[in-house]
Amino acid sequence: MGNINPAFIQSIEHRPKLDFVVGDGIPLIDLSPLINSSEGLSNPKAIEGLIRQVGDACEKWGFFQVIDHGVPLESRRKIEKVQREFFLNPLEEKLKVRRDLVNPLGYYDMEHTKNVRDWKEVFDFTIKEPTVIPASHEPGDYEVKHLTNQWPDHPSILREICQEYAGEMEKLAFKLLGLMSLSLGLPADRFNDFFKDQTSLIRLNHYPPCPSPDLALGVGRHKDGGALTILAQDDVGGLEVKRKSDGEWVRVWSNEKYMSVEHRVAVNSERERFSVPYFFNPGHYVIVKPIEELTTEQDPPKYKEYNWGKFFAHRRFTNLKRLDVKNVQVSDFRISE
Ligand SMILES: O=C(O)CCC(=O)C(=O)O
Ligand SMILES: [Fe+2]
Repeated sequence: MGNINPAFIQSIEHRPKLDFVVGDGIPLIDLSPLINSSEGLSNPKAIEGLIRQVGDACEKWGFFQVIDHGVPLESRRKIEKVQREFFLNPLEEKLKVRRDLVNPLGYYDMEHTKNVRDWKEVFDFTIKEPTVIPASHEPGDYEVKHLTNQWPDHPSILREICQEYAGEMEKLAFKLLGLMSLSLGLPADRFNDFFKDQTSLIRLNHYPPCPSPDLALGVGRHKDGGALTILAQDDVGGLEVKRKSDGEWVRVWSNEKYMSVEHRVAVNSERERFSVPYFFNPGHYVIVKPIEELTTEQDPPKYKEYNWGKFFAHRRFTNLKRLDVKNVQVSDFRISE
């Protein structure tokens, strides 16, 4: 066993099992009925089966794999290539685009999840330039700030390839959002307005080989706080999802019908791993609360409303280092029974 910095060591109950089980029955959804249809989401009758599959997967898992999703393989290949090239840069080159308290976008290798350091390095960029978010998470502060991406000099093509990939992901995200909305019995575009000034973010992840994969995690257990996350990964493996959990953001909109799944990333001592999550997030001014159509007198709202931007700003600025307090969670807004 190698010696690793204690900052990476998970408490015993959160350490990964090295004799992990390969997920059985994870929903696999073929999007071709939607991709190949000329009517798209406008004729729900024609894609009824698909809508049901999405609804079932959201309800039972909060997680599913999609195939025939319409994102060109070429886009995926290109981003994978530049992602590797970027992380091969010497550290001083990567630090030129380092994320800090002023700009939370760019390169970072000290992220903490639940106050334990993750065995990874990341590069973050937003898909809208600039992206507007609150200047602070303080409730009374109405000032906003404009985030701008920091692009590295090497590889110089990174920016163009990332922007092209972002465009493809955005199209897919709206399709999935539409399917989710239809599966809740709502119009396909019910949630679209919330994303007009989206604060969506793409992350390039690199998990180097780890000498102690039994003690550390690539990403500690967490739930993504946005509307949905679309993840592309290589063939190394390591993502683990908890089958049913107490969920996050979509759950709030759907008043707990759909739940965000708890997940984490295990690392291994032999192979490095690369992944690219796209976090589909609404505009900073969006007030998140259970959608009226999904609440009734018998099934009243289970969450207090909250401002997405404040939540986002809080999360972005509290995972830079180890803190003595826990960072904000959607469950903090749950109305107790
Ligand atoms: O790399 C992965 O498989 C997932 C990463 C993740 O969960 C995250 O960045 O939120
Ligand atoms: Fe995640």
